[in-house]
Amino acid sequence: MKQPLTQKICFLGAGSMAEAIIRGLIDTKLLEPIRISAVNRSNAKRLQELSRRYGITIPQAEADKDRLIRDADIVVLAMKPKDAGAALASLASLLHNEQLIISVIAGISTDALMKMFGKELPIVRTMPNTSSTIGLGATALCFSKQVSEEQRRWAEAIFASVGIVKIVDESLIDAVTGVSGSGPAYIYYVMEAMIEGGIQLGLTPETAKELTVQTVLGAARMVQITGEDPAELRRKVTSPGGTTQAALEVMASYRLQEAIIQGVRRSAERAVELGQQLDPSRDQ
Ligand SMILES: NC(=O)C1=CN([C@@H]2O[C@H](COP(=O)(O)OP(=O)(O)OC[C@H]3O[C@@H](n4cnc5c(N)ncnc54)[C@H](O)[C@@H]3O)[C@@H](O)[C@H]2O)C=CC1
Ligand SMILES: O=C(O)[C@@H]1CCC=N1
Repeated sequence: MKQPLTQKICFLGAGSMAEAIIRGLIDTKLLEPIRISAVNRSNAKRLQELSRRYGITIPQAEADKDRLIRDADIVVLAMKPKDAGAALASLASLLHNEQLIISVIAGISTDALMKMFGKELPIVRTMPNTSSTIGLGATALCFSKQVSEEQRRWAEAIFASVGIVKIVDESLIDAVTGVSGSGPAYIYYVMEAMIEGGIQLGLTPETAKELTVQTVLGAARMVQITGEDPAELRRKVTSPGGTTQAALEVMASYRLQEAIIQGVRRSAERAVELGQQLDPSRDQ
């Protein structure tokens, strides 16, 4: 097991991504719940739910909120891009350069974050995904030049505890968003369709779901364990003139692969748009 971290970490924004990471950190024992806190703009009920579920610290009063942020060694920005502008401006006075800032926000560059804070801080920009909840996340990281070696190790340890980590150049983070940040939703979308197809053919919803889940799990593990390309594994399923070929021909006629490629590209493009909407330098 990895050495547990002793730093204090505060999540700003207590939504699905924050919960996925919090749960992963606790389940893998990388951080004790007592070292984890979460604050939200509103919705005290949501914070209480997280506190009950994971034993993490939440503010009891408005003043606590500022203290939790100021005292944290690591501050994770986990609000929606549309809320980031207002949130980050009000945060600036609480943050100091001994803290590591980790952003999971899609589209917002480290430069834009620094402009919003009005100061240079060590920032790790990340693109995780919700599979971090069960330790199967896929996260890309990039670092601003202010991030120390030790802080890099903290960030890598946090995301390695909830899945795989890839270090990429910041120019590629939006591409990662298109592939693995939004990616789980594409797979769920395909699964929904497989289940529906099974139901239309008379399977019960439960049986269609169980068969679909095991099929997706098995297919992903086959790629991982055999090391073979998905295209090669697909060929092995596809007997000439058989059922799979017939199915794939119909899917190709609907241009399924092209639709997915264009979806990946659009997600990355949308990340850029979200960042541009918030980049303070655009007003100059
Ligand atoms: N959900 C996902 O699969 C992924 C999300 N992300 C990024 O994670 C971020 C959060 O996404 P979700 O968790 O899905 O959103 P969400 O809507 O579930 O959670 C966002 C939370 O931020 C809170 N919030 C809003 N303004 C705030 C403020 N001023 N101070 C503190 N908290 C504030 C909201 O109350 C809400 O609880 C987004 O920036 C998104 O781009 C990144 C990778 C994957
Ligand atoms: O949909 C979104 O904007 C976020 C970023 C990646 C996954 N969810």
